[in-house]
Amino acid sequence: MTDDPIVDALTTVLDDVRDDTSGDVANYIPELASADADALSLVLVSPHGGVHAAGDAGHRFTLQSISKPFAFALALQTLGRDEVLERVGVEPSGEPFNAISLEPGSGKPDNPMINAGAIATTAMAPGETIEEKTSSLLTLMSACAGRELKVDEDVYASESETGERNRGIAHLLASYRAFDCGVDTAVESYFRQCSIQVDAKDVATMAATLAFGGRNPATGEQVLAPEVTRDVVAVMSSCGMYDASGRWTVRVGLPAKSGVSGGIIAVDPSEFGVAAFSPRLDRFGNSVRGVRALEEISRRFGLHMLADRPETSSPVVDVDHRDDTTVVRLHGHINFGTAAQVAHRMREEAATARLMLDLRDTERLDESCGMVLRRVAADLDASIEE
Ligand SMILES: NC(=O)CC[C@H](N)C(=O)O
Repeated sequence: MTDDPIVDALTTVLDDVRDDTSGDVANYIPELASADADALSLVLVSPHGGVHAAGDAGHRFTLQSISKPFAFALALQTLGRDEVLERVGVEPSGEPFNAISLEPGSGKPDNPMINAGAIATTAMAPGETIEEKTSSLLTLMSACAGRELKVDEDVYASESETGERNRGIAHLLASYRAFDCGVDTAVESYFRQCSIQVDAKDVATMAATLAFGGRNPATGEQVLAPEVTRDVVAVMSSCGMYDASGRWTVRVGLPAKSGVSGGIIAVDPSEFGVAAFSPRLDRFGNSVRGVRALEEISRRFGLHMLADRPETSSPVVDVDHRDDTTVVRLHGHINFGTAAQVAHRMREEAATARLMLDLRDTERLDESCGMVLRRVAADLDASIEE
């Protein structure tokens, strides 16, 4: 037991999956084969940047495909959505991460979360040379992690030496004029981006930056625009786990991204970012114990993004019956669901008294929800204090 109940909950999950030694460490990149197969960690970063770490959270590994959403984000932030989506799709491929997944005719990669699409988005990073592109990718990812990240040169050398398949994909992309830079610049920058060294705390903070609209909750820096972040998380939700993305959505239901070194990040928008690390992989290239741990967290805490989330707190903070007037005071964020609740309550109260709706304590009132409430108030002849 620690003095942090979240860490205790994460530790219990790790204890439950620890004995599962199924799967194999990736070895097609020779340097990855030397990973400590038993390393295991789970880290959650909460809204105020609190880091809740369980297991070997300081153990270093390389980003591998976890870098892909961030390279996509940089491309979107640099060129804008229209230009990026002209060159790379956002459709699940249903194929392995290293598939030669290019749309017939256009040569457009299916999505930026598999190698073909990622090489194309990496090529869009600002800069002309491998060094410049790597540096702009490192700057962005460091800002998301909240510390200065570096390339693991041994992993990079190993990837580059054995990267003929990715080079092949890059040549095919070039034949469709998918990027403005040379093949070498695109593919070597991609290898360097995959070889950025991190630990589970770094990637959990990167996930949290995506969870909080592009704002790193630990440093407070707005690293990515909210609309860029939303596009990235949207694509993660359908394509982040390669050809296991469908089953992941059914079983875990959080936008996520995995990498062959054994890391997985998952995002619960506005709630937290979480990362699991364990190097043994299943046949899809996803961490066996990482998938299990995140599945457990989602199940135990009821986090599936598509699950019915019963109303936890009412927006009605107070109903004051004064003489002939009833004042309904609201607080917090009024969204579609809560506006519907309020409208119902207003109709009930209006049956017995003149009604006044006090909105002065609401933190956020979505425009269309404000319109709904004003319409209901007009129908009931109620007054509004805003
Ligand atoms: N799925 C992955 O993590 C793949 C990344 C790896 N660098 C590759 O391109 O093969």
